[in-house]
Amino acid sequence: MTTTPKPASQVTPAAEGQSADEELRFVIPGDRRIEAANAITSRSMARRLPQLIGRALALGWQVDRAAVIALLVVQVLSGVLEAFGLMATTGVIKPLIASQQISREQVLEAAPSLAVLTGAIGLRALLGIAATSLSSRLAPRISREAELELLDAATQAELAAYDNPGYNDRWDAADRGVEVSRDLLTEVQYILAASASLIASACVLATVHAALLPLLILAALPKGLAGVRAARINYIASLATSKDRRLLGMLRWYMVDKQTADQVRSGTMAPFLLSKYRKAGARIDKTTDQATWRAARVSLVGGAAGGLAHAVVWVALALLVSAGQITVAALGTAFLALGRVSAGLDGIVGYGARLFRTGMYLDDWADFIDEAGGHRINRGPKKPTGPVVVRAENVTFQYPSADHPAVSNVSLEVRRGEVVALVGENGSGKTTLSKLLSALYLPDHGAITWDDIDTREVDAHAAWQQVAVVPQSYANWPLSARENITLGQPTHGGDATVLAAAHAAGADEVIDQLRSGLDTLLAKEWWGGQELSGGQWQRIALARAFHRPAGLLVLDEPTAALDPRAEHRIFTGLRRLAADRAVVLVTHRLTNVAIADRIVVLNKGHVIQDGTFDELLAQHDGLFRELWTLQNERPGRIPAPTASDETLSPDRHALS
Ligand SMILES: Nc1ncnc2c1ncn2[C@@H]1O[C@H](COP(=O)(O)OP(=O)(O)OP(=O)(O)O)[C@@H](O)[C@H]1O
Repeated sequence: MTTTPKPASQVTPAAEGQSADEELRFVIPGDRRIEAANAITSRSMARRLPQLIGRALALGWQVDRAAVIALLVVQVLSGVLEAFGLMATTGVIKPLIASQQISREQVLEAAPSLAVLTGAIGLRALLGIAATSLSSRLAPRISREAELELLDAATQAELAAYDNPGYNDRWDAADRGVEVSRDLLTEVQYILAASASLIASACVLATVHAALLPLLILAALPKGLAGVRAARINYIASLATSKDRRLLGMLRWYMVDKQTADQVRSGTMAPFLLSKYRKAGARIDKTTDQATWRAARVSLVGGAAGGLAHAVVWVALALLVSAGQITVAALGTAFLALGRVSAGLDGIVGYGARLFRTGMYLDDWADFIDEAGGHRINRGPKKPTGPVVVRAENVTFQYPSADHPAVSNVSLEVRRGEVVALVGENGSGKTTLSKLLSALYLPDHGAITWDDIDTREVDAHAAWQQVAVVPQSYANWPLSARENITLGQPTHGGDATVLAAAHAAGADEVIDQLRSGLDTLLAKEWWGGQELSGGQWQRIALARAFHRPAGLLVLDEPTAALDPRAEHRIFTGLRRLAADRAVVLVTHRLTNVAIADRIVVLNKGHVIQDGTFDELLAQHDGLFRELWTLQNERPGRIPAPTASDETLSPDRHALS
């Protein structure tokens, strides 16, 4: 039986035997928060809260001890005043209800208690303001301290840390921890205030009648339990939607950022991206609605049970009054105390749930600091000078997430005064090897040595001062043109040295066009800066490397964005720069490697060829020759020259 093939537009992926496109979603490897959230119970919250309060106070202690002490004193005082106020209530009510009509004497009798009550209320209000001010003073400081600790851990970690699966995501989560750390103390402060109020009211109730306290706990329990449950439902929902919320943020960025704005338009992508946005938004709404409904049901049941339990307390109170166990005045006090206890409990549960959530994010922060701390740069004490010989000895390096080494058993040498070019197809290991040579990575096996010193034993920061790198993707620092070249490092020779480096890189022409020369801020226009083109930025990046008094110069595709004139200038000047530097050049433009003293050809992490330009070109079955031919043989182009052709390497002959 034959079937008519479907037009391509009607072929479903399944019919084609393909899977559907992978859905874009934010993945947090090893995310344990959902699991942890499911484990939230009233008991686990009760256990965790004191730890978190302790943690907040400890962080506060680090930044401002006096403010922490003052905050605690204020809260204790506030609680004591609350108790006094409630006790005074009995003193006020008692004389006033002694008879049908209130006499002057009765008012006078109530006056001292009234004064205490008024004073307590006023003072508590003042203490409340003091507590809020203290926590407002502490909160940003705590957050900054947390951020500084995080930045310190992140910037002091080995570069290799970034290659661990999920490192960046854990950084994001930790960053969120810093964000919420600002709320930490406010939440703790509210919990302390609610606890002080609750304890004071409970003590007063206990003095009214011993039986009231257990009754109160009974009354408070249903609402408290329902509160914890509702908080858990909301927290789980917020975690479940967090990935989609991240997705929304990312889509928003892609839709409106200047970098992508032209492509969103030319690719007519806005409706497509908006539909993705709506889809993720609808998922969030669905989860949130379900959670809101469930939390409302739980709160309703809790509220009803709490109402019943309160009725039991009121019946008990009525029985106590009728049995003469407590006075009607004390009943008034009990009434107020019950209200305070209920409010206190609400505060503890509500802010407790928020503090619990903050605590989870803080765990991410603490975990990241531990993880980055585990990668802290700590190699050795030796402080190298600019290397004369940089050597790779049987070096193997594998990225943690990869299933095969990026660089495998590589040996090579580059000496001061030499240019060594690394050549090979995409993914062959050139960039990785250049990072190993410049001591940014340490090999898994074998050794990189600088003048016979293993890079594992050198002080990394001192070593990097001897390296100048132009990476494939270089930073466009939002700094002045001068700082973009000096990178804030001390310069000998002042602007003359800066301009000399700029001249060597062709960046002098860029600087000449800037509104204030070297002083011009090179940032986005909304930061008050002047913007450069891609090639102009690359010239600045080259000037940066040429300006650095480094013994090892690593250039990774240094002219990819340059026009032919600028590129020519770089390569004609490179030999002069190499006179007192060891130069490693990574490039796909094989015409440019003609200036190198030696060319090392990599394939799947292995060195497969090593020699001069002419030697490699003469190897007819070698990869270098094949790549050279492919690069030079294009339809309509002049045929590739042969190895013996004098015009083969014009730069080489011109430069040598
Ligand atoms: N951070 C990383 N984590 C995991 N694997 C990586 C990482 N960086 C590179 N790799 C892998 O290591 C191998 C070598 O990459 P490298 O960037 O060194 O190649 P390259 O020769 O410089 O490539 P290109 O010519 O495309 O710049 C590739 O297979 C690449 O997928």
